Amino acid sequence: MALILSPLVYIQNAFVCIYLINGFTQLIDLSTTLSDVAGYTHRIGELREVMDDIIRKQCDYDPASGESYDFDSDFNVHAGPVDTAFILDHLSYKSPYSDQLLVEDLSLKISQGAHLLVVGNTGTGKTSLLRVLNRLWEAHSGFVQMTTCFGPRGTLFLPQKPYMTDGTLREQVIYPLKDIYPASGSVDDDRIIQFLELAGVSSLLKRTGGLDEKVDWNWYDVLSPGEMQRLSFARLFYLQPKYAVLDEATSALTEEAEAQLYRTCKQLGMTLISLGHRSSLEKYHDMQLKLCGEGRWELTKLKGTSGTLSLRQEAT
Ligand SMILES: Nc1ncnc2c1ncn2[C@@H]1O[C@H](COP(=O)(O)OP(=O)(O)OP(=O)(O)O)[C@@H](O)[C@H]1O
Repeated sequence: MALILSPLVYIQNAFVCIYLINGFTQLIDLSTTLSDVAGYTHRIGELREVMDDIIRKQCDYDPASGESYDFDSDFNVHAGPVDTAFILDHLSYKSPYSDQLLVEDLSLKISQGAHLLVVGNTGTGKTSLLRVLNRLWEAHSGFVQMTTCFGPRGTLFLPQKPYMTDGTLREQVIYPLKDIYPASGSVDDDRIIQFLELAGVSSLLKRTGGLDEKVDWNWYDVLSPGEMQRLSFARLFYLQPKYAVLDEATSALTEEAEAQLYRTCKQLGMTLISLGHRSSLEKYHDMQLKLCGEGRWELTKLKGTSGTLSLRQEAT
């Protein structure tokens, strides 16, 4: 007996087939996403291992110990004289993919109160010097030591393009202290607002609706490069490290804005190590290290500065 299927059954079968195909397609897409996530997780894991290793080397701090990072400890007890941040002794360095030395035989001690400006043409190795100081790159020869730790009371680095968290305005300013920040968020509202004003970004309070209002935007998308740089200075004022390393940190700002920010840093007692191209930066520093390329460099005292400098030049 021939089985006659009604058109309704055909339609139902077709629907189930389409539904199944759609389900399998989604599964395949998911597996692709999952393998992407696995890749990212692996890379983040590797990054964290490298960063933990750097912290361990520099601070005798072992993140695997389970102990929390003590931002209030005196970082200077780990090594070197208490008023010194960096010691460079006959240091030579190059980029990992080149045989050409960027800097050869540089000896220098960067101490509290002696503001240093590092200048040089593009590609002469200014940012690379920071990579070597951070131990991100190995020195080719010689000795380099960062005798303070990262963070408040130690050294903070401000890059040209600041890192923005995806949190509230308060979290932008207090970064990276979120995890150890007191639960009652209001204790230092006045300080934060004052530093936002000093950095020239108090308008952000109105834009966000307050320090703790959640925002649904990506900070990188809505802030101009100048606003991002100003906000990172508000962060610097809030954290008040002993040493601030500013890598073209005012490149998107006018000279007037730069003057205001540098003055505030100095009033807050920070020792500045700046990298930049602008001659307007000279007046805020005591010494200038000029990288001339092919390993050559010059260290000079800048005009109008006091003679009580702790920087020392051992090789010329
Ligand atoms: N991650 C990297 N890997 C390999 N080589 C690099 C890397 N970063 C920079 N370099 C190379 O090292 C050299 C010095 O670069 P660096 O960024 O220190 O220059 P710079 O003086 O800071 O320049 P700029 O004024 O443009 O910022 C350049 O030739 C650059 O191509």
